[in-house]
Amino acid sequence: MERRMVTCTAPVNIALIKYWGKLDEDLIIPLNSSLSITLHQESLRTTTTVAWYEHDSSIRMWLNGEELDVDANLRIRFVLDELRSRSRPEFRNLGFRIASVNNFPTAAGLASSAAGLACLVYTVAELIQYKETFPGELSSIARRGSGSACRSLDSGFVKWNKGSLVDGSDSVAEQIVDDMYWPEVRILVCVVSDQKKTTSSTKGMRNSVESSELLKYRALSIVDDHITAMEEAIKRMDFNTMARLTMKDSNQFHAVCLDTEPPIFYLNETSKAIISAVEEFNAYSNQEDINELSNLMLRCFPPRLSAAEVDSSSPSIIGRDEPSKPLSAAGEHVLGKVGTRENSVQYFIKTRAGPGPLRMSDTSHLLDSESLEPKT
Ligand SMILES: Nc1ncnc2c1ncn2[C@@H]1O[C@H](COP(=O)(O)OP(=O)(O)OP(=O)(O)O)[C@@H](O)[C@H]1O
Ligand SMILES: C[C@@](O)(CCOP(=O)(O)OP(=O)(O)O)CC(=O)O
Repeated sequence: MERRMVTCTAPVNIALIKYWGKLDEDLIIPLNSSLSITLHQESLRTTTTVAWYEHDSSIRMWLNGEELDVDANLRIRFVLDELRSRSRPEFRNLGFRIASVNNFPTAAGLASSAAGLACLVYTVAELIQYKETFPGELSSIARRGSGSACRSLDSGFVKWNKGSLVDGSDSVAEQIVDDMYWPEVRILVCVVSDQKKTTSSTKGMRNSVESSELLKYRALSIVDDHITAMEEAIKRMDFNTMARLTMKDSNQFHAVCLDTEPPIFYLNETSKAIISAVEEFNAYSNQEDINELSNLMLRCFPPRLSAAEVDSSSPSIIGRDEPSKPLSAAGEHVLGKVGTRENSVQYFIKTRAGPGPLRMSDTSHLLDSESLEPKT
C-alpha cells in the first residue's frame, strides 16, 4: 500500500462571546452558543502531520516533540476512532502516527486545544479523503475533542450554535463572514503569562456549572441577545458595538469565574491594568488605529522578552527590542494615568482575521517518512 502522509495547519480562534459551561459533558454540548474570530495563521498556528501506520491499529502521537499518552487522552482517541471509522474499509484497521506543534504556548489560555484539535480533525479528514455529509460535520467531530475547536475550521467570524438535539448532532459551527469581509480589524494579543493555567477550561467550566448562579442567568437570559447583536454589528462593520459587546461578555465571563466555588482567577493585576488602559484610551480618543494602541501598550507595559527570544520567524511578535515611537496626545494622557509596569507582559502579538485550516506541501511533514517518528 502506498504510504500516505498529510500535513495541515489550523488557526487559533478567540471568542468574542464565550463558551463556558456544558449541558452534556460527554457529548460536549454547550450551555450557550458562542462566537469567535479566527486569527491569522501567519501569527498563531498548529501544524500537524498524520501518517497511516500499516503494521497494526496502534496510535502514537507527539505534541511539541514530547510523546503523548494517547490511550489516556480519551478525547483525542475519540476523534481519531470516529474519523477512522469513516475511512474506506481497507483502512479501518490501520494505525496512525501523528506529530503536532503549536508555535505558541500550550494550555496558557491561547486556545491551543482549539487549534490543536481542529488541526487534528482536518488533517485526518484530508488523509482519509473524507467529504462532509452535512455542513458542519467536521466541526461536530472537532467539538468532541475540545468544544472551542469546532470554531477553528472556518475563516473570519464563526458562530457555534448550541443546537437543540439531545445527541448534539446540530451543535455545529457556521461561518458568519469570511476573513476578507472586514479586513481592517486588528487584534493585539498581550501575553501576560505563557505558563500553563492553574485551572483548565474543562475543570473550570465544570465547577461553574455546579456552583455559579450567575452562569445560569447568563446562559438563559443574556447570551442569545448578545450573539444576535454581535452578528449584526459584524455584518454592518460596526466596530464600537462589536468592541463593547466583546468587553461586556469577557467581563461577564470573569464574573462567572469569580462566582464559581472555589473562585477561578484568570485575570491578574497586569491583565486588569491592561483593561483599564484600553478603557482610558477609548474614552479619551476615537482612535481605531492599532499602531497607536500598540505604541501605548509598549510604553505602559514594556515587554520582558525580545521578538527573537519568542520566535524570530514570526513578523507579528512585538517584543522588548521594538523601537518606541512618539505617542499621540491621547497616548500621553493614558500613559500619565496608567504609568509604566516594566516586565509585566511577556510580549505582544499583532494580528488580524485569517483563513481556516490549510493543507501544506509534502516538504512540510513533521514525521520522518521511514521511521514515522518526528524529524529531529
Ligand atoms: N497541537 C495539538 N494537538 C492535539 N492536542 C492539543 C494540541 N495542543 C493542545 N492540545 C490539547 O489541548 C490541551 C490544552 O487545552 P486547555 O484547554 O487546557 O488550554 P488552552 O486551549 O491553551 O486554553 P483555553 O482553552 O483556555 O484557550 C493540551 O493539554 C492537549 O491535550
Ligand atoms: C474561555 C474559553 O476559551 C473556553 C474554551 O474551553 P475549551 O474549548 O478549551 O473547553 P473544553 O470543551 O472542555 O475542551 C472560551 C471560548 O473559547 O469560547
